[in-house]
Amino acid sequence: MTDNKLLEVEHLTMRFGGLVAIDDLSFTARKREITAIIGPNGAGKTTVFNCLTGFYVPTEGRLTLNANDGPRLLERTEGFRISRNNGVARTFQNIRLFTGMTVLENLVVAQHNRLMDASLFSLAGLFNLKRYANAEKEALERAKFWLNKTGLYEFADWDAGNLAYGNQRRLEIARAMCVEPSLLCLDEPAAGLNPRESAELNLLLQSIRDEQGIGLLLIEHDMSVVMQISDHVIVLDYGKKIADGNPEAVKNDPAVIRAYLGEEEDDELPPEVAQDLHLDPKAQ
Ligand SMILES: Nc1ncnc2c1ncn2[C@@H]1O[C@H](COP(=O)(O)OP(=O)(O)OP(=O)(O)O)[C@@H](O)[C@H]1O
Repeated sequence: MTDNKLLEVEHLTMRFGGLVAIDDLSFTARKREITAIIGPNGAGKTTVFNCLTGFYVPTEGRLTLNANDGPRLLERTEGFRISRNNGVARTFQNIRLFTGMTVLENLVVAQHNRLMDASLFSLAGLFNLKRYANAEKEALERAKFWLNKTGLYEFADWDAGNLAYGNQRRLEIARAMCVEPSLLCLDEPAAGLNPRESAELNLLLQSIRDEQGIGLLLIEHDMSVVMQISDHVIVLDYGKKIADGNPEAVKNDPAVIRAYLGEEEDDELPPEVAQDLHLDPKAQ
């Protein structure tokens, strides 16, 4: 394991009134690694993402992103600045695209901040053709790169809302990558995908890790995705971390098996979870 720590979460706690959604959570995510956060429904996975990306201000704790130009404390950054200034991008559990815009437009709009910087936030800047035109050209090149990478080039002029579901999922990833993040947070990217699409997603995420050199943080219920592509798995249950390690160690951890099984002795693991955890469902 390398020491290239990208994200350090220390003692993160998030309370909603009397409900403790995240309870004193600490973990590290590294560059060039895929870190998965798994756990039963309501374990607090999305709340972690919401704290990292500025949707929620944590009740307690420190979230340090070691950006190229030094450490940034995310919990002290205004929500809307987190993606713009700190290089954290995310996708959503329920796809959120600009459905009335074309696929290409979705990717260019994602680069709005960079284009506005090039315009110097003024009409004069906008018409200072060279600077703005160069930025626009780069934005289009970047969009084309990610269209190719995600297999969406032939759909560039389609309205995003008309894409098949699996392609919409890939467009969300392409859009997030167009902001050139250092940390990409993916909330259930395999949800609703068929096995072929899921296998393609695995290859895409691995190539982003290997070729772009960024860190990926993944929430996923599909254990075949988690176990095949994660370098590091964190397991939450009722807001607490119950396991943290490589996929092999985590899937054999009795606390993890118990969390998925529940307390009732008669409960059975869903067959696909049992299979991925390499358990005999009949033995449960
Ligand atoms: N804005 C909120 N207000 C009140 N409670 C909330 C809020 N957001 C989340 N919670 C609660 O916090 C707990 C954790 O929710 P969260 O959505 O983070 O879980 P999750 O692990 O992502 O679940 P799932 O796998 O079902 O998406 C749940 O009990 C949820 O009801």
